[in-house]
Amino acid sequence: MRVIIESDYQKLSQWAAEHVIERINAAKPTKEHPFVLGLPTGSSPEGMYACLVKANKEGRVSFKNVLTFNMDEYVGLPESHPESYHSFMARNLFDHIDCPKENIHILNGNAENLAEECARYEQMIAEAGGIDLFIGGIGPDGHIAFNEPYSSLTSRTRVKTLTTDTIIANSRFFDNDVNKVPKLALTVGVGTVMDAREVMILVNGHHKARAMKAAVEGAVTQEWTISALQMHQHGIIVADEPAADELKVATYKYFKDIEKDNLL
Ligand SMILES: N[C@@H]1[C@@H](O)[C@H](O)[C@@H](COP(=O)(O)O)O[C@@H]1O
Repeated sequence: MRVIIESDYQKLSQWAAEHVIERINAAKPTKEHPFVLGLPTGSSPEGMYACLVKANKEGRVSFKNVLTFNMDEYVGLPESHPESYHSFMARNLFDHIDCPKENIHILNGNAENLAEECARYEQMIAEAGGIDLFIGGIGPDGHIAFNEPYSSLTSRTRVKTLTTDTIIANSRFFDNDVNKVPKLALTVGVGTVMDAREVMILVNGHHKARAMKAAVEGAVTQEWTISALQMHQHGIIVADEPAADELKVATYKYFKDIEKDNLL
């Protein structure tokens, strides 16, 4: 696992965006062989999305031959609701870049048959040839997408009940009213994310420091679903300094040292 510790959120966002740009451009995607990107919502990726929009406008990267698959969506929230992940993605990324609409995939949390919708999503990812780069964030309890603590580390796309912790954390987007937060979500599984050829996780802020410690120094455990990243061949965590607050000095120094001249 690579752990990149940047001084602040802006630098973290720039590092992550440059990595995405580099990967897309290196792949030289075409209509026949598109680049497949897994995408998150939440406050963590907002800065990266802003950098990607800017780079797209400057002509440094094109999303014309990029297929996207979002991680998750609330169940029962209208797509037009400002806090649906459909709205979030349009507002923060898709309305501002050259990614064709038909290339964008987001789970339908209003599907009549939710289990079928999840199976269909897995099938579409497989038909796209799998995901080249899956980007994610984590909750303070170390959940990835909506794979709450004790989710199977081999789980696939499915319906999940949100924990009270997550409902409280996400109530900030719903007038701080926990009753307005949907109780269910559709989410890719930990296994779905880990099947990607590369996984990049963004972690910022002191409130994520315990999750970061569990992810990097802890054992692989369903208690912290992000810890599954330790089993991935190409996992990267991009963090800011406050997120590294709980790391041992030796761990912190190790990653700072090994990344200082990284030529990869
Ligand atoms: N389902 C999303 C996760 O994908 C996201 O990583 C997490 C953290 O959000 P934030 O980045 O706002 O801290 O929030 C939600 O639970």
